[in-house]
Amino acid sequence: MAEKQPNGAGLRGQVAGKTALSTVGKSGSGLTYRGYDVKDLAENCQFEEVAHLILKGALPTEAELDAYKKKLKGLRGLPQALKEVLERIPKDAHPMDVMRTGCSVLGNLETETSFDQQQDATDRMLAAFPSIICYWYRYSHDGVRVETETDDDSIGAHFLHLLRGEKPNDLHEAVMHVSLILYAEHEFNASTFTARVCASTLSDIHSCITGAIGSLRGPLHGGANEAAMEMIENFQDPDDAEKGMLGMLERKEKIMGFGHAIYRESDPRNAIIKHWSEKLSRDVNGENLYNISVRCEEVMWREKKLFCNADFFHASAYHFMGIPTKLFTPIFVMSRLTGWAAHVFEQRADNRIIRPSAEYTGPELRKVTPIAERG
Ligand SMILES: CC(=O)SCCNC(=O)CCNC(=O)[C@H](O)C(C)(C)COP(=O)(O)OP(=O)(O)OC[C@H]1O[C@@H](n2cnc3c(N)ncnc32)[C@H](O)[C@@H]1OP(=O)(O)O
Ligand SMILES: O=C([O-])CC(=O)C(=O)O
Repeated sequence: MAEKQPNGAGLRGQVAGKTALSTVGKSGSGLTYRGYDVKDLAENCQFEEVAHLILKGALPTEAELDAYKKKLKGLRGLPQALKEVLERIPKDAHPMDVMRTGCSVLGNLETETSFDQQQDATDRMLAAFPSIICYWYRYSHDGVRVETETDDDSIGAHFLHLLRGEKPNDLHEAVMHVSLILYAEHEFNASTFTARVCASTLSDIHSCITGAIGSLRGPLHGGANEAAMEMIENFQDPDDAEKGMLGMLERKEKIMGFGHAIYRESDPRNAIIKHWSEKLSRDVNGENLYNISVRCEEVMWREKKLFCNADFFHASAYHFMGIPTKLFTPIFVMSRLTGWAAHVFEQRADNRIIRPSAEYTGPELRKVTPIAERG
């Protein structure tokens, strides 16, 4: 895609603060977390190591990782009052609304009363978010009250175990690690900026995260993985996908899972999740859906020079793991929580309330007409 000239719309190109957490597109297409390339992290780390890196500043030693996982495992149970709220949310609710409510209720029951508690409050949310979404999902869809205190080694395995009622295989657990690492942090994206704005008022961390979940929900941000799935599953085969995509482009429709506000040529997360999507497709005879996705990628690049962002191949990857489409974006929440919280910590450590100015475009100063004379 040609180099764009930022014109101020969407605050594009404007520096809105400092961060030591990540760089996005710094050398054209890269992504780093605290100086580590995301590819390196995805190849060599588990998600809990990356969460430790993002939240505490360094990759853990083996002893630190064991201690961190043990702590998180011990925080998977949900308070009775939260379970009762989840049981009242209907089956057809949007799972991101469930996440938002679950986070907010947790903030009522286990309020962060001092910033000294920010790390513990975040660890609690990291451990509890998979429990929240799966407790609601299994109760509303299957009538089952799941026991959320599993002994699974990782957050990803805990999620899949609760969802399916059995422990995942090694491949699925590995893909969850990769996926959660890829989604963990991304500088001043819309949901993270939401969290930082909220933090800048010195609000509590549950309010910051609840607001961020609301921002992530939209199809222009985290919701794109679900929208991409809805599109690709309607195509019969790659040729049908090509025809469908060309029609959408002709009608000037936005195609979810493509394009990016910062990256210009590629999203470095795409090649990584695409590789795992292909691997998973072979496992479940999903080659047709994978080939459809590849054709969509080719058509968008050929026609528009638009590339797949992190969301596009996540759709097929999650689908091949049997994850219901409506739970795709909540997985993003379970991961991005690390980035959001670290940004809240950073904002709090060097705070000034975020309060930009607006260019006024309304009427000139005028007098109130008495009500009887209006109309
Ligand atoms: C994890 C994430 O959140 S990644 C983002 C997930 N979101 C999506 O996949 C939604 C689809 N993509 C989009 O809507 C956009 O590409 C965004 C929101 C990601 C970025 O928005 P912007 O920075 O405003 O896009 P950008 O300035 O690069 O757009 C350039 C042109 O390409 C078009 N374009 C960008 N993305 C797409 C797309 N996915 N489908 C069709 N056209 C597109 C724009 O409409 C614009 O056209 P115009 O110049 O005629 O107005
Ligand atoms: O940075 C953005 O604008 C969106 C994105 O890719 C992310 O949040 O992961």
